[in-house]
Amino acid sequence: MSLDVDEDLATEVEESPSFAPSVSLALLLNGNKELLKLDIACKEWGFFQIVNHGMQKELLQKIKDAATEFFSLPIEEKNKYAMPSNEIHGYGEKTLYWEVIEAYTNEVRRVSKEILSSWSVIMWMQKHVFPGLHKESLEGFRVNYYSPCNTPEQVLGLSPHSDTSTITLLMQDDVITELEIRHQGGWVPGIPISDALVVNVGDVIEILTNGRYKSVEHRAVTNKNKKRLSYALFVCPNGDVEVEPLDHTIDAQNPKLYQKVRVWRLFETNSEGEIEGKNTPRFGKDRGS
Ligand SMILES: O=C(O)CCC(=O)C(=O)O
Ligand SMILES: [Fe+2]
Repeated sequence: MSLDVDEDLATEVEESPSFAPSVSLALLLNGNKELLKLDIACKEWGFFQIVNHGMQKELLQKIKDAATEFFSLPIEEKNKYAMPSNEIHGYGEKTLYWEVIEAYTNEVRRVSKEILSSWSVIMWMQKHVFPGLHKESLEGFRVNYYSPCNTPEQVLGLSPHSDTSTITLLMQDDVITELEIRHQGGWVPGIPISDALVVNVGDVIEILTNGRYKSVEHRAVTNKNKKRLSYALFVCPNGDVEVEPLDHTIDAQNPKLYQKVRVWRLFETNSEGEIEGKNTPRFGKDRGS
């Protein structure tokens, strides 16, 4: 269940980037070579940066302006929109700036669907299979705000984790990034490409693909001088959907690695904190959960 290997391209993708490789959405829509690039990026890095995604610069700027405006409000004002402590959304999303959030997330959703279709094709399935699992999707949109920190060597902005999603699409400031991803045992700092979205494989895809794509741990460090904002859309199947490795990902060389699990359970266990960083080992084939 894989595309033919093009050794030159594989080497280019593995060796050239010092951070997640770039993948063009425009090329993805019409081409085998870009699909292969996507496949290698997901296998080797679990991350890639999507370019030529067709999202308007003005829209990207609008959401950045709205978030900057919101975070500069006095704390008492922001607290009016705070969510309960067991929520993942932070300040309430259905309140302020709803129009711009909707316009932005609609566009990111479009991009996510194209990537899900491409993953289906890469795995020799009909285009609609992965998007079909997300007909009723669970989505979360989160803006992360990291204030400057006097002791960045001692303080993390976000501790190491993988995402309980199928796919996460993150927009960040162009100039600075404190996103670091686990790669070959170390932490690799991001190199942002202007207006690209950083996309990562979530736990759901790791399970569905039987570990062919891995949801890679990542973290955010802090910066001594500058604040930073990042904008993440998490896309996941509905909580009632059960996920397990797809039949054709299992064979004699690739035994089934994960049990069947309901998406809600992934969320529940993620907050239990038993396994540092990654959640999927909890659902290993031979582990009770
Ligand atoms: O801010 C970042 O760069 C990372 C954000 C992230 O990993 C998350 O929100 O799950
Ligand atoms: Fe994350």
